[in-house]
Amino acid sequence: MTDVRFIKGHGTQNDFVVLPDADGDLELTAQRVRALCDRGRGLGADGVLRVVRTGASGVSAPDLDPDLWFMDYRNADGSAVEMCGNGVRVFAHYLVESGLVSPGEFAIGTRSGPKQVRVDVDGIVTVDMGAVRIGAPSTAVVGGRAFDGVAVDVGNPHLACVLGSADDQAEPRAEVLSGLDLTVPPTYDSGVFPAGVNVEFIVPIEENLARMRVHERGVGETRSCGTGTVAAVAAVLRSTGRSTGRVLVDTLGGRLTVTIGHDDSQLAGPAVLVAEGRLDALWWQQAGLD
Ligand SMILES: N[C@@H](CCC[C@H](N)C(=O)O)C(=O)O
Repeated sequence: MTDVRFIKGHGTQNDFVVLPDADGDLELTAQRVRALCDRGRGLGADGVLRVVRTGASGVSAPDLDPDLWFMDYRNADGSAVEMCGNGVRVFAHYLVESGLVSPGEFAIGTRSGPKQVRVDVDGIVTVDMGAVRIGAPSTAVVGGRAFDGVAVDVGNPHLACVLGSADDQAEPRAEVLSGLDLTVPPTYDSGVFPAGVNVEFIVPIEENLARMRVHERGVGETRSCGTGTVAAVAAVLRSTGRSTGRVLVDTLGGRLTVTIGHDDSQLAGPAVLVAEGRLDALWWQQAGLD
C-alpha cells in the first residue's frame, strides 16, 4: 500500500495540498489531483504542489540543476501548468520548515524556470518572478459587460483588467469589482489565449494600493493568485504611464506586495502551513480510478 504524506498550506488563502515525493515515486494522475482538491470528497484546495527533486525520474526539466527542488504544480482540474506565485511561496516555506533547505535565499525549479525565493523568520516569503511581459490589449466579458484589459505573461498567461483610474469618480469601481459574478468563467478571445488564461480585475484605491479579484484557469475564482497579482500590478502601472513601481494589493484572502523593476518582479506575502497528515491508502487507490 502506498503511504502518502501531505501538508496543507496557503498563501493569502490561495490553498494547496503539498505532497512530498523526493524520488518521484507517486503516481499523481489528473484524477487524483481532482480528488485531492475537491472540497467535498477530498482535502480541498486550489491546487497541488508535488515536492520532487528536479533530477528524479518523470520530471522533465533538462535546463535545470537536477539537485534543485522542483515544484510540480497542478491546477484543481488536474492540469499541469507553468507557474504559481503563491504556490512557490508555500513550497519554499515547506522546504525550510521540513529542514530540506536552510532558511534564507535559495532557488526552486518550476516549469517556468528557476525562481529565487527568500523565506523570512516572520513567515513572509518573497519570490523573484522574473521579467513581466506586457502583450496586446484584449477584453474580458463578465455578465454581459466588457472590460478592457491587457495580456500579461508572468511565466503563465494573464488578462489583467484595470477598472478605471484612482481619480475616476464617475462610477463606484469598488462596487463594480465586488459585484462581478465570477462563478461563471469570464469570456475571452481564445485566439489571443489559445491555452486559456487567468483573468484579473483590479481597482486602484490609492496611487500604490489596489484591490483585486481573479478567475484562475483550471480552478475558478480563487481568494488570491500570486502571478495574477504581479500581472495586475503591471497593468495598473501601465495605465498610469509607469513601467516600474511598488503596489500593495488586497486580494480576498489578504495583502500581497508587488515590486516591478525593469527586468524583474518581486512578490511578497505570508505563506502558511496549516496541517499535515497521511492519506488513507484505500482513498488514494480509489481516487486514481475515478
Ligand atoms: N494561484 C496561482 C496560479 C496558478 C496557475 C494558474 N491557475 C494557471 O493555470 O496559470 C498563483 O498564485 O500564481
